[in-house]
Amino acid sequence: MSEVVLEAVSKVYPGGQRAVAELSLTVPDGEFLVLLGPSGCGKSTTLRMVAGLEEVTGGTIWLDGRPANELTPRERNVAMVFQNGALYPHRSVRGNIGFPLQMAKADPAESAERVTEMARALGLEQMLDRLPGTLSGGQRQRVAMGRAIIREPSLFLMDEPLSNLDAALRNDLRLEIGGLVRGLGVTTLYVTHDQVEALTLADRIAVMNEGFLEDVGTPTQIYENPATAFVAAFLGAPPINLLSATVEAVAGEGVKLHLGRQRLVLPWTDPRAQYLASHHADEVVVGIRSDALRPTGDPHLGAVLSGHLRTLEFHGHEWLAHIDAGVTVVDPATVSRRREPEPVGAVPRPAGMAGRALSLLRGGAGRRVPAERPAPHVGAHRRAELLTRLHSRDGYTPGMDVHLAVDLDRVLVFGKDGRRVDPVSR
Ligand SMILES: Nc1ncnc2c1ncn2[C@@H]1O[C@H](COP(=O)(O)OP(=O)(O)OP(=O)(O)O)[C@@H](O)[C@H]1O
Repeated sequence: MSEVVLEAVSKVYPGGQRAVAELSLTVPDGEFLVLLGPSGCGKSTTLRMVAGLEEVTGGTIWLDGRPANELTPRERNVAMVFQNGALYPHRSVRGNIGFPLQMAKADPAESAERVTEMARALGLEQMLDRLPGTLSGGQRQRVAMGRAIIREPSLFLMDEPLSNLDAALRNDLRLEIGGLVRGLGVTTLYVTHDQVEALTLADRIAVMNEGFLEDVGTPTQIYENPATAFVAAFLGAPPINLLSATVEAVAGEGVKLHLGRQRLVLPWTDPRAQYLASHHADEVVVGIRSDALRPTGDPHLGAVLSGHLRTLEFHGHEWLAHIDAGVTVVDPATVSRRREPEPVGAVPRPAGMAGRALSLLRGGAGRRVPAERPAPHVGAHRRAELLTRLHSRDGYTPGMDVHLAVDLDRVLVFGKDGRRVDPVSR
């Protein structure tokens, strides 16, 4: 059992490459934490620093309350599983799984029993006497997992253990890993760039981008209530619709989000309206997940975005509709580029915001929203369509007008820096 604390941990490689930037994170005892992010964001470096395989160049790693920067890997009692769980080629499955027990000079009879038990749990009992060279990739990875688990370490570190397996095997093994590790209750740091793995396995997900921690929270928090546009865009398939909008706070009416010629209105009773008021006349990025859009027959009832159906894509269990709504779509890669490290969950200055909102309610903020919208500046713009899902294509033909009811409660608004306009608390 182990608690892991990363306190402003940084890594700059000898060539000057900054891989991790002031990463602060607490992983409580027994938690399954997934480090998620695109290739090169610093996940593996973070894991390797926790394992003691990579020197920490800034900050402190604490393991169970002890500063661990100077501890050797052996002193940390961690077990690590990599993409290609390297096995001893001349030892059988039994020999590989039992190797850590042999090293620890455990009682042979008891060891044999534990190896058999572990092999059974991993579906390997039929192949205990086979050599690694005769096993499939998935079987080899199971053996590597068994060898890591049997030591009963205080901490599991797993670096993309499933990435070299085919999709079906990945699904099976993912379920097994989840079950096994949870059953043992050992603190686990698991690196992946696969959002499905992260969402299904994690107690909490820490999302990294260019060495920075973007957000950390439960899978539901990260999906439904992401702290940044990057996180919103990184999770979810199809990807979230990120749209350029201009804010207009109007006394008596609420906050209007102008999206091209269309608009969504948040009433003043909406908690987000108070925060948005301080962005009056600013450009923001509105995030709407495809599942927060639902076709409706009535374009005048409630919050609705309308457009022309450009194309329908068949995805087996559903259709993906691309709808040209005359709304500018934002490329998340450009809106979310990090500038300064900032504590996750930091609340955007509430001071003065209520005052500004009130002044707007009383008669305006002194800046008017131009009637002609300026060219959008937040992020670069890529797609020209809204994406939504349909259960069936019945009744839909490309070119027709489509109206989408927007679940306003699920609309996310991000500022120029890619962070949420309204505070995200965890
Ligand atoms: N030994 C090294 N020397 C110099 N730079 C390195 C070294 N190892 C990694 N880097 C750089 O540090 C950054 C983070 O790499 P890291 O492997 O931690 O990312 P990652 O998120 O795990 O990526 P992937 O998913 O592709 O493995 C990258 O820009 C990488 O090129």
